[in-house]
Amino acid sequence: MSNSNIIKFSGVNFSYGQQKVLHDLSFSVEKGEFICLTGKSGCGKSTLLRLINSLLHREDGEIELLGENIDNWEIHQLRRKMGYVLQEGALFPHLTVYQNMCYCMNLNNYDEVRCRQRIEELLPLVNLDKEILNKFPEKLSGGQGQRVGIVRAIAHNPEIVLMDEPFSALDEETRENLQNLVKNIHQHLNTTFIMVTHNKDEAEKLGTRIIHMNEGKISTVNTN
Ligand SMILES: Nc1ncnc2c1ncn2[C@@H]1O[C@H](COP(=O)(O)OP(=O)(O)OP(=O)(O)O)[C@@H](O)[C@H]1O
Repeated sequence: MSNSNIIKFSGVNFSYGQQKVLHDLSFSVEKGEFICLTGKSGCGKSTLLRLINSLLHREDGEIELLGENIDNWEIHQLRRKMGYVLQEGALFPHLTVYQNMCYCMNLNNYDEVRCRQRIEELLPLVNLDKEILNKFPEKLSGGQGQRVGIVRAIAHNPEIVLMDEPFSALDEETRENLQNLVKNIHQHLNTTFIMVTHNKDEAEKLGTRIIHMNEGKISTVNTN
């Protein structure tokens, strides 16, 4: 394995019950890449992200993450090194915006001062005002919720950020703003991103590489 490989799948298969979803999947991702994962609905994109985040377990084949076989990772330790942004933010409804934003930092033992500093740093990047911090998610617009979800996913400086159609429910202007924001974060932090998107323009704008899936296999790979 090249040292810069941060994710490596070799011959990975996965099924939900009798339904085979991923077929002998092999690919690798280098540190700092921005992978856009495209493909028809149901081809297995979200399943792939869930395998990387250990929410699901492969049937067979090998997965290496950050240079280590996935079986050697303690699951919480591994998840602390990742950020996960889902469609529509998926914020914790019982936590304030501030508490949501601090969630992954708390898991990484950031103290209160560091959390506050980091959030103050990130708020302008996502165009949010401090006034939003004490609100609960139900009071936010879709775009605000997505921004909070992005802050939560990146605040602890994860090695890998996984994003599952993060902007699909947003209006065009908000979508474009958040695309620019994520692009900016990628360029500044050199974090590795894997983003599922159905939007070809979005994939071309953000991806350093576009991986197209078809029926649980990788069909094409394009480098931007
Ligand atoms: N929890 C589950 N239990 C059983 N089958 C599932 C489950 N999750 C997904 N599937 C099935 O596995 C296949 C792949 O689903 P997956 O969500 O990975 O596809 P996707 O490419 O992300 O689709 P979309 O673009 O619509 O989000 C689909 O046929 C789906 O119905």
